[in-house]
Amino acid sequence: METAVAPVQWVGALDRGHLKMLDQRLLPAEEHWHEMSTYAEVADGIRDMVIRGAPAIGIAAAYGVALAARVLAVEAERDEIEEKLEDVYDHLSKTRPTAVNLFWAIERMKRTVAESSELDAPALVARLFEEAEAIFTEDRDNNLRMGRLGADLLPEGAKVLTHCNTGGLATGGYGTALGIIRAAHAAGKLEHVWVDETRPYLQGARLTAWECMKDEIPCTLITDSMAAHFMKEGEVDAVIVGTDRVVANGDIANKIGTYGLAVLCKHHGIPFYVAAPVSTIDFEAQSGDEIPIEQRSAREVTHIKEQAIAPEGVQVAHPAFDVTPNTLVTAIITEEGVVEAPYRPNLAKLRES
Ligand SMILES: CSC[C@@H](O)[C@@H](O)C(=O)COP(=O)(O)O
Repeated sequence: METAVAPVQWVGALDRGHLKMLDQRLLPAEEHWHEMSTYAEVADGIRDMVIRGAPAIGIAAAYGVALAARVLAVEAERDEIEEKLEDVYDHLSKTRPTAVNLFWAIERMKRTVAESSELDAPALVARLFEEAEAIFTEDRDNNLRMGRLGADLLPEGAKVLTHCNTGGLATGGYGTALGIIRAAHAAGKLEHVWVDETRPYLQGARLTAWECMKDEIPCTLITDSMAAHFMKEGEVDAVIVGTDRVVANGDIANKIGTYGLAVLCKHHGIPFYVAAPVSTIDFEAQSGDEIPIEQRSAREVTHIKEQAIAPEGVQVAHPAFDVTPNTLVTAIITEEGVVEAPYRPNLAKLRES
């Protein structure tokens, strides 16, 4: 199966339409499409986790820039639009700090504006929507390519563990790590997928389990603390995760708990694969120490929905991501090929390609 739910939809004509995002805060209980017609609404949607997952955040931000230009074009001339868009880039950039796709997509939209100096205001708006659409569809194509490359690495009858949600919901519509799992399933190679991230945000439980069940991929939900047990029992052949940022030396940031899984893989001799489109590689940052780690609210740890699960007033830490050092990464699967150590020179080749 090559289709999976895509988290963003454009509805209607360019001059009157609006963007819809599947509200991931409500899944799996409710499939509600959240409508937006301004960049500020898109920024709120990213900040509040209506949409999440590194590539999906980038796609949403690109549409946010196009929506802003559409509103500005009602009154402003082209040069004025270009100037006013600076505030829009800034606003969207401040929504979430860790996923580099956000900044990559904003830069790409900025470049598109700069390279379209001959266009008048309405033509510029159309060009920006076209670019946002290209970012969206390219991401999906890249996922399909990563899926095929990643599935080739797995043994027949593979039992795979994945963390957080990296599927259609988190991307342009197929998935990074979950795309590889989808491709392995389609090729008849996958026996089973262990799904985790059950705390603090439950993306495995709420989102990955939902996607797997929709596509009839055989899966078992486990809590994060069960991973070591199933590895020891010989029930895990590979761990595949996505990432919010790969840096030049091959360190990777992903949902909190990923680092622990990589350490467990090392102990048990299990390959630890990372799936990342090239848009998730930050070639400027030299090591994982330079990755900004988002600190999220205490309430997401002390509460599940509205239910308190901890004493009121308890001190809480909530880093949303952790960094896995390159020494624990077996390979990084990109749409351009499978990259292995030494990561610095091998990743640099992708920048040149
Ligand atoms: C789809 S790429 C992988 C990541 O974006 C994913 O694993 C992840 O950590 C998402 O975090 P989130 O906080 O849900 O945006």
